[in-house]
Amino acid sequence: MHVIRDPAQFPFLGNAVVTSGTFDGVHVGHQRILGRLREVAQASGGPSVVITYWPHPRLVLGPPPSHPELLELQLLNTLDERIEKLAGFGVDYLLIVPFTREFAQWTSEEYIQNLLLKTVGAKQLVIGYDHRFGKNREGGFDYLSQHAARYGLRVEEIKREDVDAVGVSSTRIRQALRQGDIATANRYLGYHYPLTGLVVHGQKLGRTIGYPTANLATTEPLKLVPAQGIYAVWATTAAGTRHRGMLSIGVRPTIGHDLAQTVEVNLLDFSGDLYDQLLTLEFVAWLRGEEKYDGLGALTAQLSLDAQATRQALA
Ligand SMILES: Cc1cc2nc3c(=O)[nH]c(=O)nc-3n(C[C@H](O)[C@H](O)[C@H](O)COP(=O)(O)O)c2cc1C
Ligand SMILES: Nc1ncnc2c1ncn2[C@@H]1O[C@H](COP(=O)(O)OP(=O)(O)O)[C@@H](O)[C@H]1O
Repeated sequence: MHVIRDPAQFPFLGNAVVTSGTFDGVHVGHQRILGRLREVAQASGGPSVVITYWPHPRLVLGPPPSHPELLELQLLNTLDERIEKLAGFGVDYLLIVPFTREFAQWTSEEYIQNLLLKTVGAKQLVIGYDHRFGKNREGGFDYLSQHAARYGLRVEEIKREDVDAVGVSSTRIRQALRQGDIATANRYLGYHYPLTGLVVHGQKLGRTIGYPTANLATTEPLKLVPAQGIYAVWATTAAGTRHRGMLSIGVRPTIGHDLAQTVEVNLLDFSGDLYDQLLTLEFVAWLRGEEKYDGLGALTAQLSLDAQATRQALA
């Protein structure tokens, strides 16, 4: 997949089959659209193109007036994760349009003329039923189909029934993750929820109880960190090796009061130095809530049970 982050650098294609959207999560609903995009591209012999936006439009424009509670934007994917997922679904070109206030002011006409026709060279569009574009989200499928002939574009809409059949939305996935409901989130995503962080230094207590834990500092401030609790995860090191891990997201009530939340993982069957490396987690299962134990002995006994539960969950 060719990744182009500046529209001015996009190689005009002429026969492109295009879809666009924010695609946060690249979930199974998005995957339907991408599947259809690939089919249409193969049938027409043209390259498939996804146009996406960064930063997330809501970060630039604020929450919709009808939903002020959405002010606290949290994302399912970092930009790197989105790129990796889109590449995995067979997209030929990814154009990442820098989303600015100025860009948000483009009319539907300007969006089609400047971006779809002059920059990308679109011949066909494949769009989700609720896709909007242009200033104030004025453009949609109806606008496109009315004007398509004038633009020399063919437009295909992915029907609401097709996308909704899977019952998925980015919002539902966020809700599930905020409740620690990994099973639902993963089912809607069609893959394990990922989280990448840099391994930083903690209190060096873990090693003294036989369970060293790599403490993660997440790299994307907007990335959604699931609910506090204990999880079974797969952890991939910078060297590319994958290990079973038991992860704790919490405030460690057993060892102190008012501690900051940490994200820390003990890798089963591993020993080595992970400091200052990137570690990528895949959430597989929720194991339990965080508890306050009566001392480190009781916590250590529980960690041994967590290790067993982790092996079962990852078997
Ligand atoms: C799988 C796992 C489960 C944990 N569960 C709890 C818990 O229920 N309650 C708690 O207070 N701390 C829990 N912890 C956090 C430990 O207190 C923490 O790993 C220990 O304080 C080591 O901290 P350090 O990395 O700063 O040295 C858990 C840690 C792991 C890896
Ligand atoms: N099996 C393991 N799981 C996690 N980290 C490990 C493991 N073995 C060694 N380490 C190393 O030990 C560090 C964690 O040890 P710990 O005593 O908990 O210190 P800290 O409080 O700095 O996290 C990790 O950052 C990593 O470099």
